[in-house]
Amino acid sequence: MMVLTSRGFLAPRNEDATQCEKGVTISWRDLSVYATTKDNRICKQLINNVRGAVKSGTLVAIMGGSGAGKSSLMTALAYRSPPGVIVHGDILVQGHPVSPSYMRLHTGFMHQEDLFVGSMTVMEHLMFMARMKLDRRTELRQIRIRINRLLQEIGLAHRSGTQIGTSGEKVLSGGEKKRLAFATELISDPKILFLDEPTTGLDAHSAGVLIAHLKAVASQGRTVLCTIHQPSSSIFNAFQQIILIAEGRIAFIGTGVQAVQFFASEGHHCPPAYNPADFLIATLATAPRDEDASRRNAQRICDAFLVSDASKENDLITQLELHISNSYNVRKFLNVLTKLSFTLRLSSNFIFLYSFQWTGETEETYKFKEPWWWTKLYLLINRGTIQVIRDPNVQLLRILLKLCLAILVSLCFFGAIKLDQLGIQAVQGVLFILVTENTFLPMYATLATLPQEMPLFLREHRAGLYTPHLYYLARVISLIPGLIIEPIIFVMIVYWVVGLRNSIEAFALSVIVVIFTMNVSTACGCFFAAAFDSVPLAMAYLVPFDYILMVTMGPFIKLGTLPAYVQWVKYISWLLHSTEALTIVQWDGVHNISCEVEDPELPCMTDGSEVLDRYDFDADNYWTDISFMAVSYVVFHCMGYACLWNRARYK
Ligand SMILES: Nc1ncnc2c1ncn2[C@@H]1O[C@H](COP(=O)(O)OP(=O)(O)OP(=O)(O)O)[C@@H](O)[C@H]1O
Repeated sequence: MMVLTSRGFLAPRNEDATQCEKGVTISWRDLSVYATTKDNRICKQLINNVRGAVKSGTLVAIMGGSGAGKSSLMTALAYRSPPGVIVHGDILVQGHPVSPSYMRLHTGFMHQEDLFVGSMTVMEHLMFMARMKLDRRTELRQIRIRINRLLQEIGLAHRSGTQIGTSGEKVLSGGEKKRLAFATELISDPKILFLDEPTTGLDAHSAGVLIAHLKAVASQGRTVLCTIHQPSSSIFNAFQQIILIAEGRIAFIGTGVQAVQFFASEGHHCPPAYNPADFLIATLATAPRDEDASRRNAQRICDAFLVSDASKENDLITQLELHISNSYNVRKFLNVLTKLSFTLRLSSNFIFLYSFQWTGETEETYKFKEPWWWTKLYLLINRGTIQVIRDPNVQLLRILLKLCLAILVSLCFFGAIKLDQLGIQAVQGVLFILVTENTFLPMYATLATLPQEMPLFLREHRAGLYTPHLYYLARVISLIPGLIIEPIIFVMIVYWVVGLRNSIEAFALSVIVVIFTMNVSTACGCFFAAAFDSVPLAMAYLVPFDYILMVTMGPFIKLGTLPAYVQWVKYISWLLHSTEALTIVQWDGVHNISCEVEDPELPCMTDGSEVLDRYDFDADNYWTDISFMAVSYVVFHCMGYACLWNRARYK
């Protein structure tokens, strides 16, 4: 019989598949979590040598006062502790020690803040996530069926075509976004689901709806753990198990009713008609005016729990899991032995040779297969393109701005281009605008977009969805169409309205230069955006860098007269190379430039080569300039990628 496995691939029903359907028990022993300083020294113990277990099909609330260690415990169990946090101890699933990659593959983790690409629709988002997360052998038809079923289950079927919206726009409500985040984690059918404060920011009704969904998911056999802040009585009662944390220690594990009874046995009686959740948290919380006494009280409760029946019950579950795991391993080994068929073969010349042959189907046959890298790249490019096309700030406004600027520039220089001395000045003015307009605007626009996406990138990268190089490559590719269309529009208007050199070849060569200029500028923006944590910091370095590039781009100072200590700038300045290439296109081979005033005292350039000489430009350098810009483009992107990779490693 065929079943849909946890990662979407159809596999024959076998023991593992059945186990997955049933869900898994997670247990932990001697678990400690430490925060470290930048030089890797332990600075704080966040979780102090705790143990516990949660059986499959259970909805669990991790509760405690603020700073008690709820998130630290949950992220440690999920193998998703942030960098700089060290976890010691055993985390077991079905009694087996598990690896981070196992946890990444078989568990879902819903973060407290929702991060989405707001311009995508609910369906597009789930499709993206499903294709990123599911086995590559899963058919698109199966994915669609799964998404539609999921949307029905979480009550978002009628919103499937709606754009998610960014934090500023209210397209999906807060509750709907939470449910979408929940569906995103459910899409890969995880065995264990971790949720960090899923009800925060929701009204009582939406919180109730979400918890009802969690309960339904747990009832299907999944293990669901969530940290929660001050749940209402009805939400508290929905949890089948609660884990109370105080000062990094476990104060209780069991049902809500058992917790209230245990606290009563320790002399803390919950008043009638009082929300038990509030009572339990308040009993363990540190009172601001009496910190020492309340800390001692919490420690006393934690100590009492260690020797309580509830604690022993938990230890029993862990022991049982270990036992089952060991016997499972023995059974598996015996299975292997029976499936080995030893074949004796008689060699013609020699004695008996024996060989053994594997006849059974291994688990590996049905091992999860990640989507191909090119599928991931395609999905990322597609998402990037949707962002670019649908984000009016990025696309429409920029094109409109470009059109307005092009018309403005054209009006200013209209009729000024003539083959005389004033005409030379006007041409160089237009070229200056062609270069700078296609440098600074795209560069600063890029500077703002990458930091905005950084939290989403870091989260998805840490969840194992894709690597930094795929993300960076996709980002670059999805920008390219805009970076070709925009300069073409700008040059087309300015070039013909102003009346630059009247030849198709000169126009085409100018367009090539401006396209390269804009792409190098964007690459430079990507590098600065990836190198610095914030836009203001990146600007602080970029602005002086731009000034140096601009001052040394040609029109302001003759390059040969540059002081020796800034001579090197010409080797990195694409503005200079862009200006040189455009100037060559306009003046190479031009003769008979007239002098308005017949005064031998006044300088007069009658030939294009003299114009080029004036700026120290070389008529043979056009393709050198283009090559230089192409190299700059690659170098800036390589540096940008290296910075992004570095941030992905340490953040
Ligand atoms: N990386 C870290 N470095 C230093 N201290 C940390 C680090 N992470 C957490 N802490 C501290 O450890 C304690 C527990 O943090 P944790 O986030 O687990 O608490 P919490 O119970 O989830 O709190 P809250 O409900 O307020 O989010 C807090 O005092 C917190 O300041």
